[in-house]
Amino acid sequence: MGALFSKLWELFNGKQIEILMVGLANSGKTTLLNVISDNEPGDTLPTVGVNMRHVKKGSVTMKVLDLGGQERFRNLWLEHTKSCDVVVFVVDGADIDKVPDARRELHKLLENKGLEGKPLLVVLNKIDIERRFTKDDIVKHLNLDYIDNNKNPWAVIPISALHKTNITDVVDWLLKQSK
Ligand SMILES: Nc1nc2c(ncn2[C@@H]2O[C@H](COP(=O)(O)OP(=O)(O)OP(=O)(O)O)[C@@H](O)[C@H]2O)c(=O)[nH]1
Ligand SMILES: [Mg+2]
Repeated sequence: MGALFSKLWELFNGKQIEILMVGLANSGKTTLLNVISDNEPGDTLPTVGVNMRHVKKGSVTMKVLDLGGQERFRNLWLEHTKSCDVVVFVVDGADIDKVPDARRELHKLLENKGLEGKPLLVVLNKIDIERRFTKDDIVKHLNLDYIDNNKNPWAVIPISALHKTNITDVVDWLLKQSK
């Protein structure tokens, strides 16, 4: 009955995918959400708690939970692991000194049982800045090769949220996860 109901719901309303978007403060999460949603980066302030938006792309509704990255909000990240379908972890590729911190937070998050089997997208943001990590650097410095691909199939997409570079790659990846 539950399965039939959700099939009917899908038929009339399309699919919904819940996206948990986390990462250190200032990495560009809200800017990325603004671009995905409104095609404009906008002016952002540090997110306090949760910024939740529904973004419709074709027949898919993305429910995006963009969480504050400051230390005092990181407990909130864990509260949403069970209900989400995918995790987007945004990292500031130009803030090299903070990458060890990002690595620690990412792996702590992945220890959560609620995330088992869920896909992970690491968004390497701020590629418009010259002195920054490359995709290979970030795989190495975030220890991504240590993530069990069966437990969390992962991918990395380099972007600039501010300059709207490679945003369609992010959206396409997210839509693929809803199938
Ligand atoms: N150069 C550059 N700056 C960016 C980029 N994306 C975001 N920023 C800037 O980074 C700053 C922080 O962006 P936010 O989107 O507010 O960061 P956040 O991750 O939501 O931060 P919290 O809400 O505090 O966790 C802002 O000044 C943005 O304009 C980018 O691709 N390139
Ligand atoms: Mg924010």
